[in-house]
Amino acid sequence: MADPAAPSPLATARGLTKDFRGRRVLSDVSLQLSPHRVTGFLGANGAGKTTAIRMMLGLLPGEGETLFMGRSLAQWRAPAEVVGAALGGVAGHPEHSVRTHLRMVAAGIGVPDERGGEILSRVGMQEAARLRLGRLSLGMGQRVAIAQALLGDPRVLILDEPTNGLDPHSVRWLRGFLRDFADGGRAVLVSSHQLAEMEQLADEVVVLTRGRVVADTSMADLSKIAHGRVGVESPALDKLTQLVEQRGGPSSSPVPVPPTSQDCRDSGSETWRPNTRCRCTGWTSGRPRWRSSTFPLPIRNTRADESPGDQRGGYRHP
Ligand SMILES: Nc1ncnc2c1ncn2[C@@H]1O[C@H](COP(=O)(O)OP(=O)(O)OP(=O)(O)O)[C@@H](O)[C@H]1O
Repeated sequence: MADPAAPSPLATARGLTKDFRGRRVLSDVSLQLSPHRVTGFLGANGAGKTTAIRMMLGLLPGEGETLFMGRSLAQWRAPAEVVGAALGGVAGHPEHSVRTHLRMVAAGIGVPDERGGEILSRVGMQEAARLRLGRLSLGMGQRVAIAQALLGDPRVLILDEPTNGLDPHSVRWLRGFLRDFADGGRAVLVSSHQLAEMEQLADEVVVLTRGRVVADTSMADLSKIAHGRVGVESPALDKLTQLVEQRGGPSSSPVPVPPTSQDCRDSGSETWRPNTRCRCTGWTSGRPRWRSSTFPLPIRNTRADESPGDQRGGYRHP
């Protein structure tokens, strides 16, 4: 149930669904952007983040709707005051200077000329005002695109992969900038395919996998899950794995719990000896079958997060 004390969202997307040439790339995606919060939009390449963002902004047709403070963007008299977006760098004439470009955009949305200069200072790019767009580095282009998104002084800021091409110093700058922006009672949506980056930037996170929302939670909660391990026991591990994959979960093979000498002895003919390890050779009724291996210890484990000599290591299903 919604928390009655929670402030109303500044943007609400509901049921976004999109097919490209008969292939579904977005299925019933819903999310909310709340004031004071930076919301991360996390997903692997091709998960559908850009498609969802473009639909939210009315740049791409499809099913579903997005309301900004209760109204569609088309119903706002000055949409640039409602939402500003930077979708993959600055798009303009390569021979135009940054200043000219921002002036042209400012004229288009009906804000005064001087606003460009003010905004450039705000994103730490005042010295780039005379540079031509075609000469900007990737990182500079990202900052100018953010400046452009801010020209209308929007309540909601949407940035698609803004850290592409940013060095660590600029990522820190972006974190501070988004924090300040949200602290002023505004909302941010920022997409990325990197969890570590999202952890630096976002308070909330919506995770997209193959066009579906698989998590919508606080960043702190997601980090706990992502950096911990979830152990699952099931009498039908193969079926469970299949279901997880069908629902868009990570592609995984069951990793049997490490065998003990007793497991090996119980499982059949092979005799467990010191300095040998058991190996999973198959599954019977959801339980691993163990076979003692001939490898001397230490054995290289199959899990990247364990040290080579770690005796707790399991073996992947062959
Ligand atoms: N115009 C288009 N025509 C056909 N397929 C498209 C089109 N745009 C996107 N797609 C497909 O839709 C899926 C989602 O793409 P999208 O760009 O939204 O993902 P993304 O999560 O933003 O990925 P990335 O991080 O790589 O930008 C991909 O399979 C992509 O190939």
